[in-house]
Amino acid sequence: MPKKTVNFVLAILAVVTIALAPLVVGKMILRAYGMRFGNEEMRSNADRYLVRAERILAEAVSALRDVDRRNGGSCATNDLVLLGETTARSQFLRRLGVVDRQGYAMCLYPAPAARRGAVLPPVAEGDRQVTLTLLDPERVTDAAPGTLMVAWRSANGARLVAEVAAAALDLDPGPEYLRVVRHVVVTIDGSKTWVAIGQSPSGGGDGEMIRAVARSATFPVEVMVEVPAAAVLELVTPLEITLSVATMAAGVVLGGIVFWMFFRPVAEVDDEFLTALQREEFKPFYQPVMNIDTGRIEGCEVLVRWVKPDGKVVSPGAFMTYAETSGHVFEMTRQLMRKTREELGPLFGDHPELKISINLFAGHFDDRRILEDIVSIFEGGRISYDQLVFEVTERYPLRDIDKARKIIAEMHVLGCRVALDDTGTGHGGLAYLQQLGIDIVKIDKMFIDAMGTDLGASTIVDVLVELANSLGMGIVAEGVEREDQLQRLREKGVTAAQGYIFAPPLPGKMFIELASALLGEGEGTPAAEAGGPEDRQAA
Ligand SMILES: Nc1nc2c(ncn2[C@@H]2O[C@@H]3COP(=O)(O)O[C@H]4[C@@H](O)[C@H](n5cnc6c(=O)[nH]c(N)nc65)O[C@@H]4COP(=O)(O)O[C@H]3[C@H]2O)c(=O)[nH]1
Repeated sequence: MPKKTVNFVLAILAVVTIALAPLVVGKMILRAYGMRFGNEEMRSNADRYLVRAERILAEAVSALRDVDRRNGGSCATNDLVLLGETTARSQFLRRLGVVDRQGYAMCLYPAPAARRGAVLPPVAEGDRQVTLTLLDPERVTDAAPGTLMVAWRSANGARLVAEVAAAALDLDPGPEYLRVVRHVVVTIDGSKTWVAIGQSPSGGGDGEMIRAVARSATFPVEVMVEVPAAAVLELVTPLEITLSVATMAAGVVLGGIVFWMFFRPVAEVDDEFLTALQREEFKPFYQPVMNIDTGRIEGCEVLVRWVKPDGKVVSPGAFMTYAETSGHVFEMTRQLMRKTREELGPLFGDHPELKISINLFAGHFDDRRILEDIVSIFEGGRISYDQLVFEVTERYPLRDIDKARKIIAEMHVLGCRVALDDTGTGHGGLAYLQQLGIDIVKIDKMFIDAMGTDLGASTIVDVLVELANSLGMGIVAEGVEREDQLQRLREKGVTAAQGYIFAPPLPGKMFIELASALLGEGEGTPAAEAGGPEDRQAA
């Protein structure tokens, strides 16, 4: 499978993972939130039932204590009136009465339709003052199921009793979703069910339950409320749907970006660029650098051209940024240096006074690899180190000035020199000149163009020339196109220049012919006819 396809599949897998991660994490968070919400809701429900149960029991005990104080457990007619009045005043008590030690009712008021047998167990040793007993409906015919007998032991051994109906605990269940599914059980003495509301959901299935239990500190009463977790989690379903839709949308957008990254034209450029590097389609063109006083050739600047298989020549402006950002520039520069050594070696070997300027980019001054490349290519060859000039552009900042200074120092140790290209146009300015150990200043075409018309540009050229002279640096003017520019440069004391006035960047063979002619070694070639199609047009 092609590497690009493998990378694309990997990237899509990464997108799926990136898109799924928030979905999975989001669902976990929503579930945790739902469960926490459900737990809190159940706890508050259980508390509400317990508070109600305690209130009922407290009211019953208080009523019984009051009756006891006033009649001491008698069933006399007057006392029955007292029982009736107390019952009528209470919101929860259905009936009051007196029960003997054996558990048989001596009187109950209001009187039930019928009663059979004991309503309470016999008094036992160690019984507490207050006992709770579930009334057997068989014993008191009109007692509803779940009727609770609250008994108060009187001083005379009889027990005053209060009947409390289970309906007193029929509370509003709270949120809508709890109405059907909740299950509430109120137990007394730890095991006897007083009230059971709703079906036990656990009986109907084995799904997860949210359960809360509340115990009374005053009475032997316990409340358990439970609900299926699924019922609570339904509350977060709309949020889950929103999350899923958002995640899908994010996944589609991310997938689109990945697709675009892999299949946008630049990917083709990358393949094309690599193929071009493999086929060595990046060729050095050479632009002569002339001594404008003597007319002698001083050397050349190497300028890359992409010569495509169909003969089309592409200028560096179209691909240098990509070459630099992709890192292909390192291999490209190696190829250019090798080709330069091959093409110019014989001529430059015979003329050691000629110099070759080679463009490097900011990244080259961040990495000692460039020094290894220079040595491996030029060591022992016909072009000596002191014929080499490496150009560092001021247009783009150097990442690590200190490192760049060290690399330049090592170039100096080899015997190479370093030129500052595009001086005055960019970031480093005079600081670069001072800190980097620059040997040659190249004045940008921008200032050469403006020299005749713009006083500022003219002044900058003056300053650069003066500075270069005082620091013992060489100076080269770039992009000279007209005779008047040459004249001005001469007046300012500039002696070296390059530009279309002499020749555009030329392919190796043409440059060698031109240079040989200028050196008096062969036929000259008119500059305007030289160069590839692009450079000829430019010239
Ligand atoms: N209009 C006009 N232009 C002139 C004249 N004389 C020279 N030029 C052009 O001016 C540019 C001078 O090169 P540069 O400032 O180093 O600027 C270079 C340099 O920064 C970069 N470059 C070129 N070759 C390489 C290379 O091999 N490596 C690196 N890292 N950068 C390179 O690309 C830039 C552009 O290169 P080119 O397109 O070859 O453009 C070259 C050259 O063809 C003239 O009289 N008139």
